[in-house]
Amino acid sequence: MYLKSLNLRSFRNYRECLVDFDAPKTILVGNNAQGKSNLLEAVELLATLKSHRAVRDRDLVCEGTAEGKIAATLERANGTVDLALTLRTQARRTVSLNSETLRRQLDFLGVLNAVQFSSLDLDLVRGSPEMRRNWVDSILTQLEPVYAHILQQYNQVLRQRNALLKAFRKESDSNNSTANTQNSSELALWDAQLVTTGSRVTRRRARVLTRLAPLAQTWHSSISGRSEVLELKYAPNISLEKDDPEAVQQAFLEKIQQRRIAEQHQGTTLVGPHRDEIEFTINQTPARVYGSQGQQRTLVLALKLAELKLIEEVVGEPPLLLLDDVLAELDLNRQNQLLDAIQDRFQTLITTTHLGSFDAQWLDSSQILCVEAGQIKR
Ligand SMILES: Nc1ncnc2c1ncn2[C@@H]1O[C@H](COP(=O)(O)OP(=O)(O)OP(=O)(O)O)[C@@H](O)[C@H]1O
Repeated sequence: MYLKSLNLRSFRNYRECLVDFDAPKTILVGNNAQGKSNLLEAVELLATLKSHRAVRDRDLVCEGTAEGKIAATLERANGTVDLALTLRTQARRTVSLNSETLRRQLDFLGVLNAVQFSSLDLDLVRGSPEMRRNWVDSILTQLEPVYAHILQQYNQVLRQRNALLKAFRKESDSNNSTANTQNSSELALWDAQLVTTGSRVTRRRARVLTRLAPLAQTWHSSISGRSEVLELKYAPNISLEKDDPEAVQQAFLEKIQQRRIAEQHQGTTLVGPHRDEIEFTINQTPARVYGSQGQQRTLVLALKLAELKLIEEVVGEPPLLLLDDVLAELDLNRQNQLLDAIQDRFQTLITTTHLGSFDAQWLDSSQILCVEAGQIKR
């Protein structure tokens, strides 16, 4: 797929800006805080309807304005699509495809696919398990947009069950036996919903990691000069012996029953995919604890390349690659591996504060745009 143009109106520090992309690689160069990452963030929003930097739409809309818009024209194998996302400070966002407003945001997902690689991703190995879960979830959302809905349902059930457990704890402290009995039967209903929605999440995460692991392993071996073996393992919070809905639900329910007293004592849900982990080991040693910075960078690079390949395999077209200030963090060998892997096949948008670290051949074949205070200059 190929992003032909991007139009930002009252988005972050852009008042009005139109960019035409005329090469497979675009380098956005500029000093700090000029709007380079904001531009990549706009593309990320079109791909996932999420930003890894902002939670609230009002932070995305240009200060002093009520509404911001990101619009793009994308060429896909089966034709050209116009995408638009309108963000509002006081109301819900809306999305449109080919100028037609969509009723369900879900239908917007999966049109533009992109892999984001920023310096924040370098924390994927050492950061919290939540980071790794978010990473897998964002891949799943692109591969199978309905996953966004599944995850949302699970999180809703989780919040409600947590509220109930909290209330349960308060009432059991006050020894109110009628309320306790009522709460128990209500809790059983939420257990069932947690199990149904949670099993969907668990099974999908397991499936995607099974496909991603060999790809990441191959890239990792190649980048490390075949000296290291990466293992990527899903460690779900509930036992998962086979990909069978009933077996997974049964295991989930059993674990809830085992942890019943602890959950009531702590007033929170202790069982479910919100407590999953994804483990990385290098030569059978946990990368998180023992990996050097260089090894961790190799690992994250391998994960990102695997992500590109998997999306390409499943979607049938190469996704975009967004490299946010990350090339400078990689040494020459890793940079070259990355550049060799993407060649001209994956349209790539790269931000940087200086062009010095780029290979001359790369510069020649790239479109270079200067970003200054929310404006783009050639
Ligand atoms: N909602 C907003 N309205 C107006 N300006 C904003 C808004 N959100 C962020 N900005 C401005 O955007 C700029 C940050 O841009 P961005 O994060 O793209 O930086 P950058 O060019 O990538 O630089 P760096 O190399 O530091 O990452 C800051 O000047 C910030 O004040």
